[in-house]
Amino acid sequence: MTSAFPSPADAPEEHWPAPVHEPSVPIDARVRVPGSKSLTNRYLLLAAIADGPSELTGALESRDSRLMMDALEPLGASFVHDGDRLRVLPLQRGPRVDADPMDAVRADADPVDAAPVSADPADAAPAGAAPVDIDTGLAGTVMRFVPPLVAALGVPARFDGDPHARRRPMGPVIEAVRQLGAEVDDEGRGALPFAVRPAASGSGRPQTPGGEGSPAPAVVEIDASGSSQFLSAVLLSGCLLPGGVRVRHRGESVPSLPHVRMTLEVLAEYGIRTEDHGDGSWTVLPGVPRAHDVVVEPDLSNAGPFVAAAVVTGGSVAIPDWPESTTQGGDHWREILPRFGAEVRRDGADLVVTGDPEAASALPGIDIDLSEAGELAPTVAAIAALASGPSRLTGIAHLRGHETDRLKALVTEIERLGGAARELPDGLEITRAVGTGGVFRTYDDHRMATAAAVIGLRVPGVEVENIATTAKTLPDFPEMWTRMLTGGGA
Ligand SMILES: O=C(O)C1=C[C@@H](OP(=O)(O)O)[C@@H](O)[C@H](O)C1
Ligand SMILES: C=C(OP(=O)(O)O)C(=O)O
Repeated sequence: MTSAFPSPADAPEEHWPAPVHEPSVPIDARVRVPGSKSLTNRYLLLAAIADGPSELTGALESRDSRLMMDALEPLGASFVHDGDRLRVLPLQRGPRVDADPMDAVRADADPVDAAPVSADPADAAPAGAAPVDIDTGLAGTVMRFVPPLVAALGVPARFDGDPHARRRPMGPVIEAVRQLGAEVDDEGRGALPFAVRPAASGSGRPQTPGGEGSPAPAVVEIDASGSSQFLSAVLLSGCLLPGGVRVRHRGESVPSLPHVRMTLEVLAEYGIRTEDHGDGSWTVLPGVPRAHDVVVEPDLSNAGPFVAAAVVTGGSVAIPDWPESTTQGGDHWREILPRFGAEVRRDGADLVVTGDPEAASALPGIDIDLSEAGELAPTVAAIAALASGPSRLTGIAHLRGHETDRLKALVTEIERLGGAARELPDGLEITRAVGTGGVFRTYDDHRMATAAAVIGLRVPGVEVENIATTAKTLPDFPEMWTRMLTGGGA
């Protein structure tokens, strides 16, 4: 299916001239950011295997969420947009290839058509069914979350993605799928592309001990030090296995732990019981997710460049509907930004970030461990690259496996603009601020593009390569940025 959202193949030849902030016009904006990518793609997956139809309000509409829907559709789920509401019709038993979207509308009128999915993978695709082809784009949530799902459902599938997707680490997901009983043909690469062939009896089907009592949970042991998504992937589909699953992490520490907590919390919202054993292992009990309507929180990581704009220009940016409590790593902005001298306060449901206009041209550098929220690092690096003191960002070695090698990319581009930076074993250090314009390469990484926009506010002549890459999670970024600068409201 062709997507409305650009892929690297559609990258524009022209660069985007990053708008420079005019000091006589202080930024004073209220910016409504779209739904969280991480929450949207978890909700989409669980709603697709739930026991009935449901509705997501405020779900993200971007390339990553489109890719997730495109992956779930050939498994039998369907999605119908209605304004900012998205109706999800869960998958039936077995894939519904070429499903007519109107089926969803008809099913809405007749609940009989929306039969609940079986928790027994043996009820899924018939043996010998043709594999479905799944394009993961550059979406970590799609390339990691969907392979264990097809294994649990017993649906053969082939996975591939953008050119850079083939360089993102996938070994632990492949290992997990194998431990669930499916075959994975990756020609030894430990990376995309690969094919998942569930066992003939219904892959991922754990043995029942002695044939009595409840089936034992499947046991998966993987090294998740490269990405928290490896754990979330196993946890999300684990409820479909007859005995559930117990997943154990072995290795160095797991990055982005709030995202694992997010997975457990979202599973709980769907009535799936989980247990955090507190020793790097988690259990998901078997069950069918309970369909229910949800309102998706705004994406707090994507709020980053906008609140950063307030900090580096000494302006004020309010983000509506900032959750009171959340598992999103982006909530860390509330602690990070004051360290750059900004004031962060709540005003009703808004989070308001105000920079100090006197101090904006002499921001302090910071030393920060970003292991809990690595996806904020490019934006933090952009602020740090405008600061007058040195900064160290640590706990983020795994960023080398993100959309691009972000540590290398940030160092290269900061230096291209006249700054001084170097890679550390687990992060980066910025020792001299950027000062000259030029082309900022983005390597098909949405967060490199938005980081460049932040730098461009203060450095004239920054030309951002492939701004369209922001469509991964924030398709309207250039328009939103201009609106923020021209005083446009939410
Ligand atoms: O589960 C998720 O939705 C995510 C987990 C994190 O991945 P890593 O653990 O690889 O950092 C995060 O950086 C990514 O943007 C989204
Ligand atoms: C790391 C990121 O994405 P992904 O979900 O593709 O891993 C990100 O958005 O910063």
